[in-house]
Amino acid sequence: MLRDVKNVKRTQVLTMKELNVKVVILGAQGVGKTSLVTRCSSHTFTRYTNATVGAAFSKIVMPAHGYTINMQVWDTAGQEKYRSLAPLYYRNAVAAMLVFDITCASSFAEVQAWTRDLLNNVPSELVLVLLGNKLDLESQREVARETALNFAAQIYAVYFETSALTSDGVEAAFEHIGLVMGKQAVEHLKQTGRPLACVQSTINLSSNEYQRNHSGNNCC
Ligand SMILES: Nc1nc2c(ncn2[C@@H]2O[C@H](COP(=O)(O)OP(=O)(O)OP(=O)(O)O)[C@@H](O)[C@H]2O)c(=O)[nH]1
Repeated sequence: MLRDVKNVKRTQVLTMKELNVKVVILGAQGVGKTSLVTRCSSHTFTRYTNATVGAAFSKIVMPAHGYTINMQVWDTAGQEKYRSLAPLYYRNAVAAMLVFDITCASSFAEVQAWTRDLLNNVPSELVLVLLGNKLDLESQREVARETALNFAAQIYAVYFETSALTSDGVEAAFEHIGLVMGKQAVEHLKQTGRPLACVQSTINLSSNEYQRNHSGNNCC
């Protein structure tokens, strides 16, 4: 009996497949990019945040389609003065989260500009997710859901409305990326007989690193 248990454990270790994926988060200042990552990784929300300087790195781990997806998340600064740095962070990214604030029309215009820059600099197979954040402030909405859905359709993105405050939609958005990547890995293995190469990015280990173990629910 004991031997059987040991064998099962060994099999699980041997069949554990890992996929490192680089995810970049872009959008105007104050739309809630950092808050979304913090909500997903540590289930907390802070009203008073500091503006991101350059970019911040976090790690989010989740299971998907038999893989352990290690998301290397680069949360970029929204301030205009850091905009020229963004290409440094989206190089080699396999997915991008494009964030605007549903209560701020100018942030929607800005996310479209960020998207144009991104798409001019990265391969077209990038997984795109458009996030309309601050859904808890529905009464102050300036960007109609339809308008956002139309833009998402134009760029082949999936649209989520989220609230980092209440956590609505946040896990689903990160989970979507994990599921797409896991599915791609499964299909690649089926078609080629070879595992999908991990997408590695340079990780600054001195920066914040959050990791959730996957004994909890399926996401983040
Ligand atoms: N009501 C509400 N406030 C939010 C939400 N998400 C973020 N905020 C607030 O919006 C402000 C800015 O949030 P950040 O997460 O720092 O925004 P950011 O996009 O990372 O900003 P930069 O680092 O300057 O690019 C903070 O006061 C947050 O508490 C949300 O979903 N609802």
